[in-house]
Amino acid sequence: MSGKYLVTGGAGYVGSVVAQHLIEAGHEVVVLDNLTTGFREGVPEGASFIEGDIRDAAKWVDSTFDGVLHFAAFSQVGESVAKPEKYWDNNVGGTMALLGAMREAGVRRLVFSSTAATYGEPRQVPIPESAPTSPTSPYGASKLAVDHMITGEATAHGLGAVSLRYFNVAGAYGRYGERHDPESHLIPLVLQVAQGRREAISVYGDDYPTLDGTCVRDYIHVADLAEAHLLALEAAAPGEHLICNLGNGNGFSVREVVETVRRVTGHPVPEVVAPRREGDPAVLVASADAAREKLGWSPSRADLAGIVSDAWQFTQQRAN
Ligand SMILES: NC(=O)c1ccc[n+]([C@@H]2O[C@H](COP(=O)([O-])OP(=O)(O)OC[C@H]3O[C@@H](n4cnc5c(N)ncnc54)[C@H](O)[C@@H]3O)[C@@H](O)[C@H]2O)c1
Ligand SMILES: O=c1ccn([C@@H]2O[C@H](COP(=O)(O)OP(=O)(O)O[C@H]3O[C@H](CO)[C@H](O)[C@H](O)[C@H]3O)[C@@H](O)[C@H]2O)c(=O)[nH]1
Repeated sequence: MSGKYLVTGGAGYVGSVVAQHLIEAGHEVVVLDNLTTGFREGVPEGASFIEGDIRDAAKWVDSTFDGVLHFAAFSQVGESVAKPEKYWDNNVGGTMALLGAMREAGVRRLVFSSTAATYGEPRQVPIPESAPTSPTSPYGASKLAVDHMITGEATAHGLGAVSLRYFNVAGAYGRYGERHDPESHLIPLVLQVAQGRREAISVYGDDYPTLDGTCVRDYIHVADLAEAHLLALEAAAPGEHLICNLGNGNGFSVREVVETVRRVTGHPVPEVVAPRREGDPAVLVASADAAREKLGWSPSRADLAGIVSDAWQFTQQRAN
């Protein structure tokens, strides 16, 4: 059934891809974004746009909405260590304002962008949702605090909510792709080297206890991730808060990513070994059994070369 949804952060990378999927599924979409890290061109044609802040959500959230998909946040792990207050204010304060506005207006359905960073250094891999949560950064802590707030809102006030804990989001969907400034994520950075816009990729540490010594991550295609959001909207049941990891369950090392970029683009990618980045766990791989069982989700774009190829096409479009 088609509905009307508010997408906070819909001018950003993941929010724009999900907004586009909602539109393609026949839903009405209103994007609320203050454009701090997003771009006006990221808002899909077909969506209404409000340039505003989630901390003022009460101005725009009304009973005509069937639900909210909440992406708006700051998400740089390193910055969060240097400026934790910025993360508590936006991620936690902003979500508190949003939840209050939803409660007032009687909007009862929420899908929230949580993160693998809520777990911290894993004791078990693949990581299930039942794993201990011990975030190693204020970013992860702010997202975990929001997950707890949402559980309370579901229990006390009947909100139906799903938190999706993304692992490493990558790839692109047509004209919607990753565009952070400054960019800190591995795949877009390696693609910039392949384009000749950067001299070399710095490999952060080659002495981890992994097969080739570099960190292993679970890369998930942004379009597979978007499909999970639409399923999560259907699964959200009043008074319940579901938490599901989203990943493919396969790990790739930094060196494997670099090698895949060389193969897909046909360009040389010089690499230099740099010191470890603080707070990086050696291996992060998801158990996504809950998303399969509770949402009926299954990723169909798990191949790393395909993910890199879609990201490369997006990067090339922007360069031309
Ligand atoms: N990209 C990833 O690999 C990844 C992994 C795990 C979780 N997440 C989460 O997914 C969400 C989206 O990430 P992304 O990579 O698309 O980030 P992004 O920076 O591209 O998008 C975030 C959007 O939110 C907007 N925004 C920020 N604060 C706002 C506010 N107070 N009011 C209104 N708009 C605001 C920004 O302008 C931006 O358009 C974030 O919540 C992030 O924490 C992302
Ligand atoms: O120039 C670079 C950039 C990254 N890396 C390495 O590549 C891997 C992936 O790094 P990203 O920065 O692309 O992604 P993260 O794994 O750090 O971060 C992701 O997972 C986090 C959870 O730990 C958060 O959810 C975050 O939002 C999400 O992007 C890491 O081992 C990192 O050390 C490099 O070697 N060189």
